[in-house]
Amino acid sequence: MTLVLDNLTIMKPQSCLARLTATIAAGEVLTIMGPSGCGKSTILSAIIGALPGAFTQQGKIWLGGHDITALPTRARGVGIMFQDDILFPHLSVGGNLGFALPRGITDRRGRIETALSDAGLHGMADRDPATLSGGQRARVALMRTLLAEPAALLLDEPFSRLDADRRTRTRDFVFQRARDRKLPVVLVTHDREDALAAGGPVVTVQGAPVSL
Ligand SMILES: Nc1ncnc2c1ncn2[C@@H]1O[C@H](COP(=O)(O)OP(=O)(O)OP(=O)(O)O)[C@@H](O)[C@H]1O
Repeated sequence: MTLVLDNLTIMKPQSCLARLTATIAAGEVLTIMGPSGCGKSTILSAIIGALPGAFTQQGKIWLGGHDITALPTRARGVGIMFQDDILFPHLSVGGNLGFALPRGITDRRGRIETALSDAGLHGMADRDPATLSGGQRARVALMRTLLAEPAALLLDEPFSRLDADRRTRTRDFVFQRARDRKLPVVLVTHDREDALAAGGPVVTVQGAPVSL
């Protein structure tokens, strides 16, 4: 599927925070960079349909040829992964993954085991998330996002807490899964290496307030 951001404009009262037009093909990663506070995370909030009340938006968001601009979050088919992706601490690793599975799916345990193996976490379903490394937690968080079967993937600095080695491996893992599933991806990062590894177009959001 292709994700299209058509003049997506985020506004604060009396001013424009950020404006973006982009077409992200299936399996492609669009990287958004820009100074702190310029509105990168807020753009992602708009794409998932969770724009904070302090902002308004204009423009359109299309996914797979459908206008999703006015749809509620759960109907958009957009998955998101954050820097501080919190796994539910009161659930096991498997419980965290099961939480994301759509209702009506049978063989839930099998799906969870397959996802864990795919992420190199075979046999860890019953582990407490607190006992995992940062890289392992990041991969569980990604599998949780993917198990919900999104049609597009948004990544908000998901690698920034990982050390260099884990960062590279986790990043490659995430991009490979996105390519396998032909998901359009929007990555927000401060890291030029992330942008290079993403291998797609890079846009810089300036965030300088512009009078409308
Ligand atoms: N819920 C909110 N209510 C009011 N203002 C907000 C809210 N969320 C963010 N902002 C403000 O909107 C601006 C953009 O924030 P945003 O988090 O999108 O920036 P960012 O580019 O992702 O920054 P960083 O790189 O530091 O994560 C900032 O000035 C921020 O303080």
